[in-house]
Amino acid sequence: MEYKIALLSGDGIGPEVAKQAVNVLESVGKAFGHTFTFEEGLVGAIAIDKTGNPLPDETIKICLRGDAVLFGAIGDPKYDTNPDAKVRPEQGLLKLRKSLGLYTNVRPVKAYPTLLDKSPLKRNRIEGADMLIYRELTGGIYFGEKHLSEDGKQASDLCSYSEEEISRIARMAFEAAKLRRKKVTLVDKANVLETSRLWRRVVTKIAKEEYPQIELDFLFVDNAAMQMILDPRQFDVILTENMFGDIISDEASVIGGSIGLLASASVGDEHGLFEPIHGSYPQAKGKNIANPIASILSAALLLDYLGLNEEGNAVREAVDIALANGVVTSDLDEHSTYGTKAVGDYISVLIQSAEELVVNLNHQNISLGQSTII
Ligand SMILES: NC(=O)c1ccc[n+]([C@@H]2O[C@H](COP(=O)([O-])OP(=O)(O)OC[C@H]3O[C@@H](n4cnc5c(N)ncnc54)[C@H](O)[C@@H]3O)[C@@H](O)[C@H]2O)c1
Ligand SMILES: CC(C)[C@H](C(=O)O)[C@@H](O)C(=O)O
Ligand SMILES: [Mg+2]
Repeated sequence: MEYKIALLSGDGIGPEVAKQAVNVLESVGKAFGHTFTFEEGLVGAIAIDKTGNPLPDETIKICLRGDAVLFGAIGDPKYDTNPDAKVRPEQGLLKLRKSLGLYTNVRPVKAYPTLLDKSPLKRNRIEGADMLIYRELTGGIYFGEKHLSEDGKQASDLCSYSEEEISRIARMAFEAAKLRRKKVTLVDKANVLETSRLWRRVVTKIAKEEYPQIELDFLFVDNAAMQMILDPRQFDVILTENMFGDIISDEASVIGGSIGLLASASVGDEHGLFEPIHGSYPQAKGKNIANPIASILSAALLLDYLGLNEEGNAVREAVDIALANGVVTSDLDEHSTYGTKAVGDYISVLIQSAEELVVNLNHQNISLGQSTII
């Protein structure tokens, strides 16, 4: 089969890590007899530099005509340090999520058996941790009305959610839990926020009426932040709103040992975008030190989204082998001599001999509406 991928590499380490994901997809193509073609689009700071717009219309068109979007990262220190900038790289990513209707962001988190001693958390607390974070992606405080008073002394960001925005991601989270350990934890701040109380009412009703076999429990986000590092094994599927999901998923990356391992799938009813959860890590730009695995595992989720589950599994299996053999960047091993490219090449070469890879069927299924992500 032939697949058209929109490639939005972005800023900082984005192009370096996305390149490794592209190489991996090309290896998958060779090993399994598919053709992946890539159409590149501008996004983020580089798009502002070249066009004045962090998400040019042409980029949206490229995404709309692709079968899926592979995204690197965006962001640049010249904007991070300037609160007065009116046009910002992040606006490009947020507008893209909204334009493509990507309301559900899935962030798989696990403790890799071969990396248990790489996490700053104690081995006996993280061993066996395996969760999916379902983060709402197109609503909440990120997208509410913003206001800055004329004298610049008062500002507000509105947090708003509708029943529909909550129920559509909630059903996806419950479907995912059905294929796993059958538990959903709703993370909110219902002791303070009206939006969180709406989340509780809507999610509780769906659980009772449609998913009686799934255990639903609740945690306030402050407690959830503590439980995440105190006892991460208690979590199966976490369901949460946009900003809480952003924060607890970076925290959760400590369990695996590095944020450079955490991939994500952003999906809606019609489109899918796949990106690492980390940012443009500007300090590492051009140094060949960034971990490419988050990007490569995002490509694996993209393969699942296209219905290529065996291919996705082959990528995950190759990543597991690289990790087990110590072929990792310096974020996971300070003495490592492997750079971004070497880790990517190692994984690509393994995939090209895919028939020798024992495809590990223990990888968990993640249900995403019509498609199944493993
Ligand atoms: N989806 C995105 O594109 C995205 C996500 C988060 C942040 N950002 C943007 O990125 C810029 C930098 O933000 P930040 O420093 O807060 O977050 P960041 O994720 O870029 O980096 C934070 C830290 O995580 C580690 N890290 C991140 N990616 C890594 C990788 N691949 N390999 C090894 N270590 C890695 C590094 O220690 C780094 O200092 C900002 O402009 C921010 O807005 C973009
Ligand atoms: C860059 C930023 C807009 C983005 C977010 O907050 O969603 C990032 O932190 C992420 O996690 O993808
Ligand atoms: Mg984030």
